[in-house]
Amino acid sequence: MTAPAIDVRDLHVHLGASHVLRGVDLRVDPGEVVALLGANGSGKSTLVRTVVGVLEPTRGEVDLLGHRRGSDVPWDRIGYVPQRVSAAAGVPSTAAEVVASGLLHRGRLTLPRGWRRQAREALAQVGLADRADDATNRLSGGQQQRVLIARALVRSPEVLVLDEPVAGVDRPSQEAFAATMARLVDDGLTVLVVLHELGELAGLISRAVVLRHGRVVHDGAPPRPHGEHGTEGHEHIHPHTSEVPAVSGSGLGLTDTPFESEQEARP
Ligand SMILES: Nc1ncnc2c1ncn2[C@@H]1O[C@H](COP(=O)(O)OP(=O)(O)OP(=O)(O)O)[C@@H](O)[C@H]1O
Repeated sequence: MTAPAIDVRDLHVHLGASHVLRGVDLRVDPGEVVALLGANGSGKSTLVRTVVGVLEPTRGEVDLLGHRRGSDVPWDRIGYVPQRVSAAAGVPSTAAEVVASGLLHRGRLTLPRGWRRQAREALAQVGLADRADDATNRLSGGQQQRVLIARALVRSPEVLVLDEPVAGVDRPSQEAFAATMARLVDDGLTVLVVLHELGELAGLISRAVVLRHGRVVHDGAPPRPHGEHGTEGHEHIHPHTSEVPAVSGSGLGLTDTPFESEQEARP
């Protein structure tokens, strides 16, 4: 029997004084595309950041590709696109250099031979083949987000975890992203994606998990759009107001993860 790609059991996470995740169970099987939905502050980012090893659970277990988090997770088979970071943060870099950093992970601190070709191929997957040598600060926000997706794809992951990959991204980048995802999912990629709107990805989603106040309140078919937003072309599935005010930055120590620098770059 194949192990689940992601298997979270009875997960509790505290951030500061807040009990953010309160007994979350989440299973993603190989080849599934699972959307993680919920109002602002419901705990979506906290869940995916704990899954990829950026945050520590207070209680509960996280297994990735059959490996218990905290032991020998094969991070090179897992890609992560964090929320709201700029690809242009930090030192000046070209798009290809940012993408190549995705080839580094725990235990590998030098770029492999052929990294330029790999970076270009990953950029081609997100429609940016011709921008490889451009400084990232010359790219639009949407293009920078595509660079970060290419950085996750460059290691040819089996599992891709994305935190609101198209939030605030221009239409051409959303469409390019959806086309890339469709191709990768067709090739068997497993996806856990935090979304506010199903949007262009609606046709790819096999299951939706909805969080509310740190608990799973729905695990099954994606919810249908409703109310005044239930019109063609507008798949709005979250309340407009935050249930809980957002606090940016984790303020926590970072352990057991190849993804530290992404969190440091978080505004
Ligand atoms: N470092 C922190 N310290 C204390 N509380 C935090 C911290 N980071 C986040 N929180 C709180 O944890 C809760 C969940 O936040 P999280 O970012 O996981 O929610 P979310 O569902 O991803 O929201 P959004 O849709 O706004 O991104 C919120 O109440 C938030 O204020």
